[in-house]
Amino acid sequence: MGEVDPAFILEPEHRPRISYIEGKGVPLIDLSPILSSNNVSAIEFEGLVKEVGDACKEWGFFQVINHGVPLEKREKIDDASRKFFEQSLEEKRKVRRNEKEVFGYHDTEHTKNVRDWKEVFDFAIQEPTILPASLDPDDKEVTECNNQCPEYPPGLRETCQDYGQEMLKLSYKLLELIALSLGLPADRFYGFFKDQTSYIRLNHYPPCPTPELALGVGQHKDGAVLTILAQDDVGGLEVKRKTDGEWVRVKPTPDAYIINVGDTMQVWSNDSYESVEHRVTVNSERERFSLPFFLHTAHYTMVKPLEELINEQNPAKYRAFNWGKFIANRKCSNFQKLNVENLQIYHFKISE
Ligand SMILES: O=C(O)CCC(=O)C(=O)O
Ligand SMILES: [Fe+2]
Repeated sequence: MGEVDPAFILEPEHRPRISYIEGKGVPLIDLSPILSSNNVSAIEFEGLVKEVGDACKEWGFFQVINHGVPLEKREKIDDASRKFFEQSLEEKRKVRRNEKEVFGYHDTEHTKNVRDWKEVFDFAIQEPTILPASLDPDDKEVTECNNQCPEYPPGLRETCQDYGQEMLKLSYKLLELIALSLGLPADRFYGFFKDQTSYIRLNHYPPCPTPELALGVGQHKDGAVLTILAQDDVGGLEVKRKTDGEWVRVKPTPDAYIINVGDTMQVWSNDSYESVEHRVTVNSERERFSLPFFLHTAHYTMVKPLEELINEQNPAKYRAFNWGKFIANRKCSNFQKLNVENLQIYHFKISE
């Protein structure tokens, strides 16, 4: 990645500023009231539900501490990720993603048709993961996708599986809090995750000689229900603040996870909660590692506003869409430079 290929260069209006605003305001939420060993008062619990609801509404992003994920599990996957990316390109490309194998290594990802300054390794939570065979909305055929596992570092598969289980446990806790904050039963979202298409991504952002012209990940929204992200101490994640549209940096906080509302949750909540744009800046000195977990429903889920949240005064703002076809469409545009805009939830918006 030494030389700057024009495919990485952003249009001037999308280039990052070299100075940045530190994340004043991205809420930091202490989840200790729901750690199983704690006795929590009703007031404390209601306070936490409100805090989560307010963060989803006002920011679409928050950080959590005292989340119950053992630090050793995070350190273990972080270490495995560093070892994997340290290898030669030739080794890494042995587990390369392609049109058939959708999980694995990838070093030419595009966000909104500009190449990202990063390399990734994707690992599915469910094996096999069932996905649509094609983008064609009328084609009902599906394919079984498995993980590709590198020889090195040994045990990467088990490390990822183990970490994945921790991510699911934290997801369910967060989904309960979010459901309650929307006035729904705590278990309202549970039914969506049989046959889920969730995955863990290992991200590596090498130092970039021209950080003012390129991005590690261009500005985008996650399609997920939720994303749970671990970032290292380098920093670079920026969130578009809802109040004024400024790009604000999410300050690295030791052992915290960054949570963001994805497009699926935005649609389910009928726009009460919003999936917010974010991006990753790179720098010329230090490489950066991050570990997002994308919580996704089954491919056959028809994503639409929840019945309980719509009525005559507040009608559905979206038409139902098929999750599998939506994600397949996104993945396809991440693969190569296309001359069309990639699929977004507003394409399913019902005009008012
Ligand atoms: O690396 C990060 O901090 C965020 C990455 C991200 O937004 C993504 O992979 O969707
Ligand atoms: Fe993202």
